[in-house]
Amino acid sequence: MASIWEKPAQYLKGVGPQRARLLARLGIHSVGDLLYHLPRRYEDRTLCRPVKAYGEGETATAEGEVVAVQETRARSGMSVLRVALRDRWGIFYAVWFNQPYVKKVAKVGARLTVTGKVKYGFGVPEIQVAEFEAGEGDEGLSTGRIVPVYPLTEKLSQRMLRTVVFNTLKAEAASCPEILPPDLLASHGLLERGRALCAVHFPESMAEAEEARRRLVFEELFLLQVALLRHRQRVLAVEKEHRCGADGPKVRALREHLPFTLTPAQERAWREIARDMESRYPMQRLLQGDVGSGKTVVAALALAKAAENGLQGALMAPTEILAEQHYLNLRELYAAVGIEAVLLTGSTKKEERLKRLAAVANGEAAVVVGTHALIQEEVSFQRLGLVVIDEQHRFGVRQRGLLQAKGKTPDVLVMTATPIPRTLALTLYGDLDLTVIDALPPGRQPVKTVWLRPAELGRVYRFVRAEVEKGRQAYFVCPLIEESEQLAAQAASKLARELEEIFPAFRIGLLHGRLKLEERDKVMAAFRRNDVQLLVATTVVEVGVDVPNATVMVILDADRFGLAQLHQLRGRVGRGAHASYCILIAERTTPEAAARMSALTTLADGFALAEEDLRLRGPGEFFGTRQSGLPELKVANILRDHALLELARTEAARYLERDPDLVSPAGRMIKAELEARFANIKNLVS
Ligand SMILES: Nc1ncnc2c1ncn2[C@@H]1O[C@H](COP(=O)(O)OP(=O)(O)OP(=O)(O)O)[C@@H](O)[C@H]1O
Repeated sequence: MASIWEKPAQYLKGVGPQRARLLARLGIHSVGDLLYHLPRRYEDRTLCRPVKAYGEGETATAEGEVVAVQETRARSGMSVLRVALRDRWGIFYAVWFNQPYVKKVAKVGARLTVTGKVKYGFGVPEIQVAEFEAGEGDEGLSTGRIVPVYPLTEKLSQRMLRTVVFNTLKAEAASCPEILPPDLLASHGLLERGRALCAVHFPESMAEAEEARRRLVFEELFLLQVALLRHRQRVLAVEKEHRCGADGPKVRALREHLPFTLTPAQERAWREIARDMESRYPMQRLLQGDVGSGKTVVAALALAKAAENGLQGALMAPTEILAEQHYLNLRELYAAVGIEAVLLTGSTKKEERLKRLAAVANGEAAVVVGTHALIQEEVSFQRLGLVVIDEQHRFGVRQRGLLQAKGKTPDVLVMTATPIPRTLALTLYGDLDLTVIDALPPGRQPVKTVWLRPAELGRVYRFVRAEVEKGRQAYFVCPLIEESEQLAAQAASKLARELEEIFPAFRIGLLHGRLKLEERDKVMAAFRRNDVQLLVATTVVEVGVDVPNATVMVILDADRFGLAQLHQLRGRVGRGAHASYCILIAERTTPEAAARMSALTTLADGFALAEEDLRLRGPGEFFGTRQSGLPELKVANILRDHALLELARTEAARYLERDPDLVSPAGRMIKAELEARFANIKNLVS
């Protein structure tokens, strides 16, 4: 029998091709999608009180017999239909505006059920009708009960959707097989699946709705954790071809060559990583640390360790600028210890690329730094032993897998500078071990953040001038123009010209994505040397750029950026011992943008900000769902359901101990459900 995820919604009773297209806009393609399209909220429309027991403005539902109908026209021309109804408590009115066709059903003697806000005219309560039902209607689905309210799309009404869901439940819910093991249901008091599906749409009580939802959330998170944990077990089941030995001369020389000693947090991270690299099984680790916490150095050590064990390492970064910066840093660090690094990005010229590809293929290049150019088919390694992925959330789980597949059983280290709340980390990276660098290098001062209006730019310029005169440097980041890097580049050039006039004595650099590689290198190098004092840039400087002498970050039209992005940009300053400043320039715009600005001015810690961002925008937006490789969760809300997520993870691990290959009858059910439901992360679930 086809599962609910395979049966198309189009052939359901009351759907058809046109409505199927509307449903598709809501992401509903199959019967399963429909049944798991949960109500956004509920309205309690049970009939148990007289209308006059409701206060002005409250929403009431009442049923009565029509005793009189009156149609009038307001001065504005609007038609007003006022219908007097009698129920067992007395008379009340129902009012419709501009819906004269209601007359056809609201005839004297007919029975109507109406829902809407209560108003008091001359002491007699009146319901301004939002929804009503006469006679047959939608079988009493929209009134007289706790009514589901769904996320909708244009041209699809609540009533329509309720009817379709109701009919589908009638036909399918009973035959919807249970997919969770019975002992799990029993030990956590979870509803059985068919019942949960019915109750989540048409609950008898709010408590029942909550119970039903809890079951479905648990189910979804449990399945996902089973997938992630199995992926992890599969990777760990195969022993590495080449494991690393204890730290040798290159790693030791590199450590001595560093201009600072590692912080205790970095030491801890490094010990965990080194231990993984020396173990028989491949490392699967997430290295998480706030901006500027010093992750890159730790990655550099790991790559050096691979190199001294005769293995190649690859470092993949999300942008060219970041890849270049990593490359330049590593080249400098490795020059002293004799490790060869090459750079591979989209803009590497053909001839040069071929040369570098050959060096990668024959093993001459010990460390390869690049963008997603690294996962192109033409790139092959001689002995890839370590994969480091920076800023993973820009890549999907799929891309991680592609790079991983270029080696036999490489160690994998994922670095993320965006602090991910633990709950989200579990969902996104449930297959990885977690290492957190939880302290900044010594001597850092929090970046002072202020929000100013464009009219106050004069003050900003005076401040920047004073800082530069003290020997410091500043960034000016141009407004975000998502659609076109060309427009962003133009805006940056224009701003650079304006600043040249305002600050004739300072040198001004310009950095954007449309500059040639050599040009960008020149500008960055000049900025690093303080030959350039003001760097005007697009968001290309968002991640990774590291110039500790820069102390001021001015972000124009800051309201256009997301919170995580603003925090990243701010992270470009405050990387040295000098006091640093982040100045957000924005008009008062939407309340939501204002909330972001205020969060940034009050919160310094990236983790707190990430939680706030998640709260303000929801997890999808936080990363941009499509880019993130985040499996789309239909039911669970990572923020609200974090306790269930932890429980689901524990139970998933416990279940897999019993049935690691999902071969028992219960396991086969789980496997089939996983494959049908999480097709977008196929490489994880199959
Ligand atoms: N232990 C340390 N003591 C002093 N300075 C350090 C230490 N570790 C790193 N740094 C310096 O701190 C700055 C930030 O380090 P790094 O670039 O490694 O951070 P990151 O975590 O990769 O940051 P981001 O995610 O913002 O790119 C660099 O200038 C680096 O040289």
